[in-house]
Amino acid sequence: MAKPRVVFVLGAPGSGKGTQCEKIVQHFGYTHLSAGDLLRQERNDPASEVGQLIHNYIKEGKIVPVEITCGLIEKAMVKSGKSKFLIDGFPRNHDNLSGWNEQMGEKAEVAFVLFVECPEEVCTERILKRGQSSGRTDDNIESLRKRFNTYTKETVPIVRHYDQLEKVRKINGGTGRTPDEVFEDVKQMFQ
Ligand SMILES: Nc1ncnc2c1ncn2[C@@H]1O[C@H](COP(=O)(O)OP(=O)(O)OP(=O)(O)O)[C@@H](O)[C@H]1O
Ligand SMILES: Nc1ccn([C@@H]2O[C@H](COP(=O)(O)O)[C@@H](O)[C@H]2O)c(=O)n1
Ligand SMILES: [Mg+2]
Repeated sequence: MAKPRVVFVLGAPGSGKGTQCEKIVQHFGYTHLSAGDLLRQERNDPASEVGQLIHNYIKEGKIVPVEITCGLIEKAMVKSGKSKFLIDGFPRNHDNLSGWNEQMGEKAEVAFVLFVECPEEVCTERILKRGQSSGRTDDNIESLRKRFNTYTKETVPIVRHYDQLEKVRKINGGTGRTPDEVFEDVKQMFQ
């Protein structure tokens, strides 16, 4: 049987990864797995042994050890029974990347990385607006600064790594562009 096909979706906090993933699911039949959502789900499980650890990492905008995140991703992939995945917000640092390669390198095919570009000030405005109703513990200015710092120091080098492998497909998700306008560009990447 063919290996599952994976598209990683990366971009700054609030760049619109989740928004575009929803549209890709509707148009192209992918299964959307957000690493952040999987971690929040695990954190909210009272029986979880790593719930408190995840809570602390998320609040500090730090990247949870890959053994936890990749374990949750693989479990969700298997449980879905599907074969085309958008993995949103992963790999976010070198630990994520090497952990994925070790655990999933032989089991899945990474087709490309969809990179959503968006200026920090636009992302900040969006996240603070979302924070009024999201209930996310990290949608506040203090956590957000830490998330951006992590993004710049740890995630941007991962995008560069995939760029060197010519696996990055970049879209402009920024200023004055509606989600539908952004999606018009995203579509080209999937057709
Ligand atoms: N092109 C856009 N124009 C205006 N608002 C947008 C656009 N794309 C997404 N948004 C809004 O910005 C907020 C953040 O979007 P989204 O949740 O998709 O980002 P994300 O990259 O998944 O963020 P995070 O990394 O924090 O999970 C949401 O409230 C969403 O509705
Ligand atoms: N690979 C990942 C992805 C996410 N996290 C943690 O979750 C937070 C929220 O992620 P979103 O993609 O939903 O914004 C993020 O700031 C990290 O704390 C992670 O550790 N590893
Ligand atoms: Mg998201």
